[in-house]
Amino acid sequence: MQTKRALIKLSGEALAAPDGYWLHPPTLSTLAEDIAAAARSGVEIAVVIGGGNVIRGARVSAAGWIDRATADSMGMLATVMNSIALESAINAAGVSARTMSAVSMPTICETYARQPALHHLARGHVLILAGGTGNPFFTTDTAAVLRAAELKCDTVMKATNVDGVYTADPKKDPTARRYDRLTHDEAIQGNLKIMDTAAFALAREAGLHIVVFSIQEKGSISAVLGGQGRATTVAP
Ligand SMILES: Nc1ncnc2c1ncn2[C@@H]1O[C@H](COP(=O)(O)OP(=O)(O)O)[C@@H](O)[C@H]1O
Ligand SMILES: O=c1ccn([C@@H]2O[C@H](COP(=O)(O)OP(=O)(O)O)[C@@H](O)[C@H]2O)c(=O)[nH]1
Repeated sequence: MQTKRALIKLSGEALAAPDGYWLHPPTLSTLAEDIAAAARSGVEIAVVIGGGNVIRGARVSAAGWIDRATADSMGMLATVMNSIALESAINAAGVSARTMSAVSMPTICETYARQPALHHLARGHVLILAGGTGNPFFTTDTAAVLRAAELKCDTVMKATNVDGVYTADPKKDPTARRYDRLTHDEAIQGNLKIMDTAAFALAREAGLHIVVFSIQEKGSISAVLGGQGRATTVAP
């Protein structure tokens, strides 16, 4: 089936520099060009970007100096920084992009609302969805599935640093085997940490396919959209 509307989930770390600095402009430009190329091919594109390159609420609160809800607010703010950086880079690549945030900050970007979001997509703007779900104790993976469901996207494309879903974390277990395809139930029952359980469960309820692929190769977004890239599909 030809994808008409896709939601791309980018982990915040996709923007980080090799030395660990939170933002690497050359990497940001390459990503933006890939997203712009996908948009030019006629697919409507929504993007959810994480904030893990700046802050992860659970990790900060575990250190004990700040409570989880506050640390998660900081994480959500980090996603807004990443989102407006990506918006600028996509605009610079020659495709118009709009950021909408689940956390209202009207002097910086629009506040997320479903109907105006659908309007942006229909007009051909790349829609960047900032602020996660707007609630603590959630992740941007769950936000990605939530927005994909409400905006009626055909697929969630999880662009990450591994080339698919494995039987265990391939960075920790060298014997882990890669799936070409698995079900949401298998991902949940196997406690496969490529996405959190809430995200897999919501995708299962919404009947959404998730395609997991590596963003390391330039052009991988268009390749996967065209059904050619190396990826794992999570589907019923
Ligand atoms: N079963 C699994 N299959 C593939 N990757 C996994 C699995 N379990 C954990 N991972 C890890 O998930 C990470 C990718 O998830 P992602 O959400 O993009 O990054 P992060 O969680 O660091 O923000 C990879 O670095 C990989 O090591
Ligand atoms: O709906 C959400 C989405 C994100 N976050 C916070 O924002 C941080 C960054 O998001 P995430 O960890 O999903 O980013 P990624 O791993 O994709 O870079 C999380 O750790 C949470 O602290 C949150 O509180 N609610």
